[in-house]
Amino acid sequence: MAATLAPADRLAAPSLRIHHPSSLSRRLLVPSRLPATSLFPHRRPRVVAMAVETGGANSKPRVLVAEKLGEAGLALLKGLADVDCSYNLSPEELRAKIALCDALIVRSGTKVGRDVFESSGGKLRVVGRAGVGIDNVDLAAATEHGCLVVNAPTANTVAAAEHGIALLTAMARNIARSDASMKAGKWERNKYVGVSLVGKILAILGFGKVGSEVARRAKGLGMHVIAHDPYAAADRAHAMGVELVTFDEAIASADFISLHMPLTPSTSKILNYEAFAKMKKGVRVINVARGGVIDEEALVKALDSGVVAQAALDVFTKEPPSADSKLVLHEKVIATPHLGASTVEAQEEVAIEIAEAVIGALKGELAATAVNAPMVPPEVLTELAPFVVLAEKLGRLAVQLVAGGSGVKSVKVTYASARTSVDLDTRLLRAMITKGLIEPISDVHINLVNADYTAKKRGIRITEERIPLDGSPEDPIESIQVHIANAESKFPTAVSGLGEITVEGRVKDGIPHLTKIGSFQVDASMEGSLILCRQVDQPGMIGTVGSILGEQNVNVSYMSVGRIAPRKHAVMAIGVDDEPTKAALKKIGDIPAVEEFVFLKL
Ligand SMILES: NC(=O)C1=CN([C@@H]2O[C@H](COP(=O)(O)OP(=O)(O)OC[C@H]3O[C@@H](n4cnc5c(N)ncnc54)[C@H](O)[C@@H]3O)[C@@H](O)[C@H]2O)C=CC1
Ligand SMILES: O=C(O)C(=O)COP(=O)(O)O
Repeated sequence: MAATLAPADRLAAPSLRIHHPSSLSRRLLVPSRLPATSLFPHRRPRVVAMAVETGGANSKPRVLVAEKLGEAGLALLKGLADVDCSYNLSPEELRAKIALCDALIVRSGTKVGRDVFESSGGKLRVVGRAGVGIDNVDLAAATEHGCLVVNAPTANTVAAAEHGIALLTAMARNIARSDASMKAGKWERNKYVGVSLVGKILAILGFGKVGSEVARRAKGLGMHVIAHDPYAAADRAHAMGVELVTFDEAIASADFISLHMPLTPSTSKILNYEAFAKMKKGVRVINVARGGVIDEEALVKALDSGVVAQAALDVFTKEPPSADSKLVLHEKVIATPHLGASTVEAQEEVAIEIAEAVIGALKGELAATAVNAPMVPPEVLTELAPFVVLAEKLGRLAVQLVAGGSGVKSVKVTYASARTSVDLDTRLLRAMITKGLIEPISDVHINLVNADYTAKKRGIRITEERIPLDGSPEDPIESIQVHIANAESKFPTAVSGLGEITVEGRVKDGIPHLTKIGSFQVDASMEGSLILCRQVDQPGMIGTVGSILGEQNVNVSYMSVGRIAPRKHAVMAIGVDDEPTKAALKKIGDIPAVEEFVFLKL
């Protein structure tokens, strides 16, 4: 019978292998003894691989630092990359430069929109936000382009909280205006009478890292602190002596309101006309979050009407605000130019935090501060490492078996495991199966960032289910099965009774093995390439196929035969180190007893 060959040209590219230095203990690596595949953004895989494997001068990645970054961070970056510090770039200049860069580091002053990712032509692999708020980065566009976004979520928390408290106290005691008045030669003691803080109600909107640090400090000033945050844990607030209340309760009872939530579609203009109308007359507002969480026009009106007695603002909808901004010029407003994170200490810390995250990402590691990709703890990654390799190979193998039908539209992954779904994080495995399924048939590089997005965009629905096993074996997973529904196979034996192309694999001694194909049990180590034959179960088959390969100088690494019943049909899996010629493959396919035949690259 005629041999059915996989389209060799499309399947030729092997998975990228990065040999990581084993000393990077803090990092989330696949242990180096394992055949690690690249888990992380590698739209230019060659650059990552060469940088890590050879450290060659010419292969250094290029990092564009578009806003001022602390020296310690720059020094770290320079150890790995060519660093281009170009500040105050226009959008056009940024777009022009980005096509040459593997990574971009920004603070809040650079808009990293879709246009930037599009202009990068796929080269940009990581955007580092040297700070917390990522509202200036188009995350959807980054994800679509497989570009990882990392931030520095903790290094400036205290600085932002301290700035919030500085604004609160400076506003209450008219520090800025009275200082300006003195510098103008005046002595206006009656004009700048302030208000006391002790016993006053401070409502914190957004009880996250900065919000809770502000709360802690405000309590030290004798204020009564309440907070609104729909996602905050009540017991954490309770432990700090902070009462969590509804939004309306918070704004209606507060003497001071301090904003600490991120700018998102649901927090945009959260303080608007309607909200100001519910506030206690004479309330004071502090904003070190983002300008966009306040409707600035409504705030000006509320200041004019006296509903808001004073506002202290570090952030603005448009930065810098226009020179004639009514808000900035308002006599009841004190303003600072987005200085929340700007302390010497915080900037050094932020620079180190972001440099480490960007370097790790450039080396293909999983990032602990990823914003648009799942964070997989190191211990989980270490445990799953061999299954990560298995998952990609099963996906790669399954897709090569597809011949037609509705193509790859509906994929089910089944994990046989004694773990409960809570204890088995399969996101990484799903991403690797997706990588295996899609990369051989397209020019898209899949990573943990864009796996789900790319599958969805290509109309592939991937569902997961678990076969619960008894006991608590050492391995987190006994087997993984990949089923492709409604697809015809070029190796019909791979289609199970349910009409799905089915392959199953297990990890044995750290090596991925193919253990089932359709309904046939096999045992084939998943390395190199694989020839699958279905033949009449008769003596001499192994020898016949073996000698054809031997004639061609193709080294056979293993052979495994599974059969339904003696003298009926058998499936033979032959592992080969080298790719047989087309003539050799045809010879195997032409053996009269061979009923089905396929050559697969793993
Ligand atoms: N002015 C400056 O220089 C700085 C400004 N920031 C801003 O502060 C924000 C907060 O920073 P972190 O505390 O580090 O972030 P975080 O993520 O620890 O806290 C944000 C909190 O806001 C809450 N939240 C989300 N939606 C909310 C809503 N609708 N109502 C009430 N709460 C809501 C979240 O549940 C979370 O607890 C950042 O997103 C950033 O925009 C941060 C650092 C410096
Ligand atoms: O970290 C944040 O969210 C900030 O707002 C700090 O911004 P910056 O890095 O000072 O431009």
